[in-house]
Amino acid sequence: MSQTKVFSFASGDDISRALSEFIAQASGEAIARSGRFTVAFSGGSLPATVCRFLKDNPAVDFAKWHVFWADERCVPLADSESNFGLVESELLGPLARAGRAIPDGQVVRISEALIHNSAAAAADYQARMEQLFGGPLPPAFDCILLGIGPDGHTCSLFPGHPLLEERAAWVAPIDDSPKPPPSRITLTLPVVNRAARIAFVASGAGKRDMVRRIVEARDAALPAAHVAPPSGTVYWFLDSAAAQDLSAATTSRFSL
Ligand SMILES: O=C1O[C@H](COP(=O)(O)O)[C@@H](O)[C@H](O)[C@H]1O
Repeated sequence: MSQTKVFSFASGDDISRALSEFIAQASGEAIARSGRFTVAFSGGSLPATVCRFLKDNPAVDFAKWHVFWADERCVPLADSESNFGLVESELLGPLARAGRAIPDGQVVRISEALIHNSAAAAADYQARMEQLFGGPLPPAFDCILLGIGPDGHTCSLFPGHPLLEERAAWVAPIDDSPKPPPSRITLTLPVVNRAARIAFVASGAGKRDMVRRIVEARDAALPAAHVAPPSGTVYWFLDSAAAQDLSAATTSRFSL
């Protein structure tokens, strides 16, 4: 049975500080248990919020990290639409400049050679995931960091899209994303729902109705409401504007 914990913070800096502590703890526990930390990042507004303090957190052993993307746009890595590019500028670059780089072989980007063929890019991404995690079961990430769109999408899983029913592939192509760019690859629900920890990060009044419909109403029309790992925990890191429509009983004081 999946557990949910919802935290609301007064400011963006407070969310980022809490995420830095939360990820440091998740990373420390995973490394103590298995010698590595497997994490998947979303794009959009999330990397800046997550990495603001994380990149300088001395408690994190970044050399043991294996970094994947929850979804990626089929664009060149240097394109401003690239989700890799956001994590590169908010975390990977600053870490490298500080002499704490995540080894390049442990940063699993979309293959730039395959961006014009999303099916091949997804198959290649899944094969590289399989090299690390093995099979046949879907990988169980230590932590997946998810955003939500104003339509309730998460990863590149959009409302009403057939990919919500995908149960075989770990990574799937999408060529009709309603949010540009249309061509992307995305983790599927069987992978998302095997993670030990999932952290949703959402800020701003524009997301408050969505947050209420997902967290309290569990509105099945919204892809993010399908994130419910049977043996993992879903955490919500919200600012007060995004949490505004939630009842006081839903949120709890942040603690690790
Ligand atoms: O297109 C995408 O959008 C979502 C939400 O982005 P945000 O800017 O509203 O936070 C993001 O989680 C996803 O990774 C991205 O590809």
